[in-house]
Amino acid sequence: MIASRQLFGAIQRRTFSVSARQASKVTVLGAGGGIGQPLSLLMKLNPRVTELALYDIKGAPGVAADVGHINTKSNVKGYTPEGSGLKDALTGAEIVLIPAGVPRKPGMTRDDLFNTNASIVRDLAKAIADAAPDANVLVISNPVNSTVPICAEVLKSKNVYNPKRLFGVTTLDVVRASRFISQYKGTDPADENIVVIGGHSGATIVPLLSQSGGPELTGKDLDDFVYRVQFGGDEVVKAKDGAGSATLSMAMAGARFAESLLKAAQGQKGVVEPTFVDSPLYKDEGIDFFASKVELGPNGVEKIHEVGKVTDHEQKLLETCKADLKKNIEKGVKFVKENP
Ligand SMILES: NC(=O)c1ccc[n+]([C@@H]2O[C@H](COP(=O)([O-])OP(=O)(O)OC[C@H]3O[C@@H](n4cnc5c(N)ncnc54)[C@H](O)[C@@H]3O)[C@@H](O)[C@H]2O)c1
Ligand SMILES: O=C(O)C[C@H](O)C(=O)O
Repeated sequence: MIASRQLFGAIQRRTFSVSARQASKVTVLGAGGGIGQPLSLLMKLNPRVTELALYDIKGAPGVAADVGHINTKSNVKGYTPEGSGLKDALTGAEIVLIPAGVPRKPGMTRDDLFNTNASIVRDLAKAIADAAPDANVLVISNPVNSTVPICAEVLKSKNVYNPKRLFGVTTLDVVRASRFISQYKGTDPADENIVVIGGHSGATIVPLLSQSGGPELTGKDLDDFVYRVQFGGDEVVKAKDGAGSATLSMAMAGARFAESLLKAAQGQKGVVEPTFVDSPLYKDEGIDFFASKVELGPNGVEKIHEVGKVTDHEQKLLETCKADLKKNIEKGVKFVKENP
């Protein structure tokens, strides 16, 4: 037992020293915001990151100066829209995280953010196409079901679209699902790995409890669990009472997804995260993007897993999801076509 722990420690140290030798620039667009600040902090704490570029239309230099005093090796720089700020922040980036845009207030749906956030994400995607066409782009800005297709359309229009490198970050749904189920079952959430598929808003969020390998919930318990995962964001919006939506849990989720990509880029095999990507799973039904388990690798998406066996109840949730998702995706595509 002790020998195997020592061996594991040695492997960890070796893995760490190998990965720490590689250069990984991470850029955060919207770094001055509620998500951007703690996300920047978490990326500064990640030893795989060698350079951290923090951009916002306001406040990024301050966040960079603050985070930059933390005694980890990465260099941190803040950028403003002045001059070539956005271009410089993006040039050479391996990962671009986008939490730029407005959050919900009570009574709003994520789709209500479309009018403001669509053009913010479109313009940032244009800058990415020009300055960092090979980067992995991680879209956090809502409505994710539409902002990811917006990014894809912009990248396509500039002939640099790589579907393997564009991700809608749905990790918070997975994080919530494992936390909520652990509260029902009295377990450690670290041991709960719930697959969540579909998209990232209300009924498009479909947790597949039947694939979690534990005892199933039924009846009202199951309905309550599914509702809580689908509308967990609303809980936070309501509790913040006009001051925004989830920021801290989202920063953790975004940092987890970025870490998974970095691990995979640095050679670790078997890194799997549910994420909203250009997916073949329901293309024949006109749904070009879908979140399912995705294996990550040095080229981004390595393998998109099938949805697998689901219960009748989950199949019904999936049908509702697909109908909403299709409309959300079409709305994003149409926006770029009409407002290039
Ligand atoms: N994917 C998810 O699971 C998830 C979870 C939580 C929040 N969100 C979304 O993330 C977004 C950000 O939320 P927040 O709470 O951090 O909001 P926030 O208002 O606190 O921060 C947004 C930041 O974006 C900046 N910004 C605006 N336009 C910009 C531009 N053109 N370029 C660069 N920066 C720009 C703002 O200056 C601000 O600092 C929202 O759309 C929210 O709905 C997504
Ligand atoms: O709920 C929101 O508007 C923010 C985010 O999408 C979330 O799930 O917390």
